[in-house]
Amino acid sequence: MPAQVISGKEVAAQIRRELKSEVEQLTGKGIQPGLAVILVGDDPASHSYVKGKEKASIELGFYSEIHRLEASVSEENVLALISKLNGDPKIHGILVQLPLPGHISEKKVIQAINPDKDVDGFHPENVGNMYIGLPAFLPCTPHGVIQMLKRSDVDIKGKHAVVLGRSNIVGKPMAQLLLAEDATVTICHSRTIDLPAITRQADILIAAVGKAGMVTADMVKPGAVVIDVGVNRVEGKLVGDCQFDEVSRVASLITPVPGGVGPMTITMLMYNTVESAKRSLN
Ligand SMILES: Nc1nc(=O)c2c([nH]1)NC[C@@H]1CN(c3ccc(C(=O)N[C@@H](CCC(=O)O)C(=O)O)cc3)C=[N+]21
Repeated sequence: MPAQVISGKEVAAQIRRELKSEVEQLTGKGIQPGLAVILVGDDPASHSYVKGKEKASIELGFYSEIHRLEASVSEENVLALISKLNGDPKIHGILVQLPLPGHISEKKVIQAINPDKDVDGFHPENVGNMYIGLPAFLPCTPHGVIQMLKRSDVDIKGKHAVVLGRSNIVGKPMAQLLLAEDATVTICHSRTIDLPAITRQADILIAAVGKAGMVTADMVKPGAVVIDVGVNRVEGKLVGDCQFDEVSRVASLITPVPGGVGPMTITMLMYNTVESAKRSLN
């Protein structure tokens, strides 16, 4: 039997409905969640993601600001803008779209964001709090994956989850959030010896390497749940890290690309911004 496809679009729409009613309540109390996005340069993919974020903000009734800066902007000016947004009471969330041009330090920029407005969950304070299980803004992509699993009734507890990829924004926090759900977690990556032998042990396989179609059917245990986090552009088309057709003949559940994890990422950004606005009530 071919795998059932988990629609990220549908799960995202469900969460957005929940958020919308929270936004209405907050706005009624005089707090409209506000999100500021900073976009540096003219990378077409980044512009397209930022458009998606703007669309979702408007749909949910947020106050939204997009700051489009030229690729040649100085680091000092970006830091000054962040400092201004840190002090702006209309703004509950600040997101600096990555990657940044080479002359601007991502580390400095991320650390300049007030951790209470760091809705990406990239600031070391949020990363550290997430790691030890204290309240924190959770990074949007791995948090979105957890939400997809839970809302599709996937039992995580005690299962062997294998995370393929070890980036700071997906692989590492993904492993930590799965561990917090009582999974048994293995992280593997491009240097792992005999990768298929490891990925075949996965009850839940998270593909987050950023290599188009590298996960093939022989790497997947029959009946596994496969979450494809890949966003690769091949000849202008968006494709995931999995060979969808062959893997879906082996897996029990699978996420598509597009229409899988991507819409969840944006939704969890909205979720964090609402959380931040709620905190400002107290
Ligand atoms: N500070 C920062 N935070 C991010 O969260 C961040 C970032 N920088 N830089 C780039 C990556 C990538 N990312 C995506 C978000 C949504 C889709 C998405 O919605 N994709 C749609 C398709 C969109 C399309 O076709 O272009 C889908 O998969 O269905 C994809 C990718 C967020 N990122």
